[in-house]
Amino acid sequence: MTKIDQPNQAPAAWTPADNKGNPGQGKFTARLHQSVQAVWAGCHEHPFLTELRSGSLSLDRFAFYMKQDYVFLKDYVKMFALGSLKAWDLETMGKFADLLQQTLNVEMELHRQYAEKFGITRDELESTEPAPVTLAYTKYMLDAGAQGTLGDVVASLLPCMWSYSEIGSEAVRLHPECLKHELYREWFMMYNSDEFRSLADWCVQLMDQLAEGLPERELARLEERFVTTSRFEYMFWDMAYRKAAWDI
Ligand SMILES: Cc1ncc(C[n+]2csc(CCO)c2C)c(N)n1
Repeated sequence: MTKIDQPNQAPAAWTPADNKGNPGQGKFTARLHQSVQAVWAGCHEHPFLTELRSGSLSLDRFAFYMKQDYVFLKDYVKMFALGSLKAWDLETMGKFADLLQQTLNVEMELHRQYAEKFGITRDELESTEPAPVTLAYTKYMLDAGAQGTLGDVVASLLPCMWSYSEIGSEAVRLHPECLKHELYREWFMMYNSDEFRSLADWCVQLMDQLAEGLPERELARLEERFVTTSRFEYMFWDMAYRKAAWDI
């Protein structure tokens, strides 16, 4: 069938994002979700996460993850500062400022307390050197944000929020045994919380608002940001499983 013979396709009917982290159909975030389907499926099925869910993940692998995640968070919160800097309206500026304060002063303290349960001291966390994947991920993201618009900031930080929300809620829904491990259950509870889900939903909706009316060239750039940080999310799991530090 030639192109001209094809019936006009009605645009997908718009449906709002639900509160389970699913984008509305016909929205830019539906396109984004589609473009990383294989990458996110790879994350869900990576041995780091399958073993974390079953409780068989070794503590040294999880400790490596916790230490790298702390280094990651130190740079990730700067994306919220960039969000506040690049936003044009007070509401969005305020929301990013709140996120920065909450993550930096509350969540990172929770991270330090949680790490102590694995025998990781505060000094050890503070002196952790970023491994190659952590460094590449955070520096890519900060560069994309610094060079770009608020759309670039949000597209780059979104996989972190959205994929973790999906990982947390799917784990508890499909593998409730993940809540049995005395130490790992806290991790699943955190990422399956309503609070975390609504944060991810807010980011998804902001991405859709920012994408509205943009030319395809810009949408393609935002999609590339989103796909790249999604690939880094996969690599982060893989790095932690292999405990991949510098070789030399
Ligand atoms: C590699 C990596 N990617 C995503 C997250 C999840 N995460 C980190 S900060 C933040 C927002 C504020 O809570 C979220 C969702 C993580 N911890 N580590």
